[in-house]
Amino acid sequence: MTPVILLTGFLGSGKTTLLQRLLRHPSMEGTAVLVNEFGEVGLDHHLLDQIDENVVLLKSGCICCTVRGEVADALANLHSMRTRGEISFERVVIETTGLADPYPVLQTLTAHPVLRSHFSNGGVLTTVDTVNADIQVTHRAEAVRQIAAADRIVLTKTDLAAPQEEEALRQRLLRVNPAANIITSMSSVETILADFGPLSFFTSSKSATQNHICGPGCGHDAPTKCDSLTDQHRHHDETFGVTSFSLEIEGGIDWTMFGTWLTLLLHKYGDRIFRVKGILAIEGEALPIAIHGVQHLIHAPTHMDHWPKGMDQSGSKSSHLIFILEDIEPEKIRRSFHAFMNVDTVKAAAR
Ligand SMILES: Nc1nc2c(ncn2[C@@H]2O[C@H](COP(=O)(O)OP(=O)(O)OP(=O)(O)O)[C@@H](O)[C@H]2O)c(=O)[nH]1
Repeated sequence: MTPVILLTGFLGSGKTTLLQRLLRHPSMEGTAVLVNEFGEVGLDHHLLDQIDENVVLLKSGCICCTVRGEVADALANLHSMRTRGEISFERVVIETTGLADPYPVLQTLTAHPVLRSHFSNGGVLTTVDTVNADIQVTHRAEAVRQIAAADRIVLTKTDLAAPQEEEALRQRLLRVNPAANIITSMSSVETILADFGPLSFFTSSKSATQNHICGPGCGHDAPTKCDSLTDQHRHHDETFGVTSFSLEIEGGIDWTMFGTWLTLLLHKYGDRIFRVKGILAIEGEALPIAIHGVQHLIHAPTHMDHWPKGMDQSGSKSSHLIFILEDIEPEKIRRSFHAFMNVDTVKAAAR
């Protein structure tokens, strides 16, 4: 499977600037990039060979393609060219337009009858303009969806913002998407790409606990400790009804029951579940299973070969689930989980 990294972010937030840096890095050799226009990326001086009207080979060993129409068609075209031996690549980066909703592209990767067998979600990288994001997030649903979809957020233009502005923005972004790992564009390319993928929240060196946002400016109380479902914590950003919350369940859970519950949940509420990610301790299994889904779709679960740091302390295993929801009361999901999975009573977490 060829991983596809989605590079998204609001208009002028620095996607192209970041893409140019990424493409210059040796570790990105062998990347095929999908953009709207060659010109936008300013690649002229990198151009090596025009393969066809929409595809050029770059000096860096990368391929650049323009998307005329559907992203799915552009990906299918790349795949066919590779099958015919005309080009080779080992990963794809798609730079969306600044007003794009990233979810349809993610769905294409999992739902398209042909593409789903050849391409996988390699993670969503979202650029956020530190100077302008507050107003964009307040007024533009696309900006919120781009942040909600992110596995990693790259704050740009931090050089133009005061440290307290940056900190306030970080808190706001984490209220929309507590699973996102936030770094600045000052970071090295190695840092930007380190452990990057749909589960980077769980697997990056920054553990879930470190990334947790309770603290000054959070505006929430500490999560309530419960008997079995130990930690249910939610964050709500007033904008566009986007809420995120997490569940931590002590001990192993029944995989079949969980699969049925999640299928039913997504069937009913998939349109409004932007993201679900989790690392699950399964009854009878020594190692965890990672799941991640986008709206109605659940990607194939992955058997992990180790427990992420800090999640298997002193042998007491627990499952972690994170949801990013639009206009759904988290309590509904918590109650349904509780009833279906037959776990002990849970107190609602204080907000
Ligand atoms: N000072 C500063 N300027 C930046 C930074 N990142 C990007 N810029 C500038 O912001 C402007 C927009 O950057 P682009 O990379 O074109 O942004 P984009 O998201 O690709 O823009 P669209 O494709 O129009 O949505 C350019 O003038 C960049 O030089 C940054 O970290 N600091």
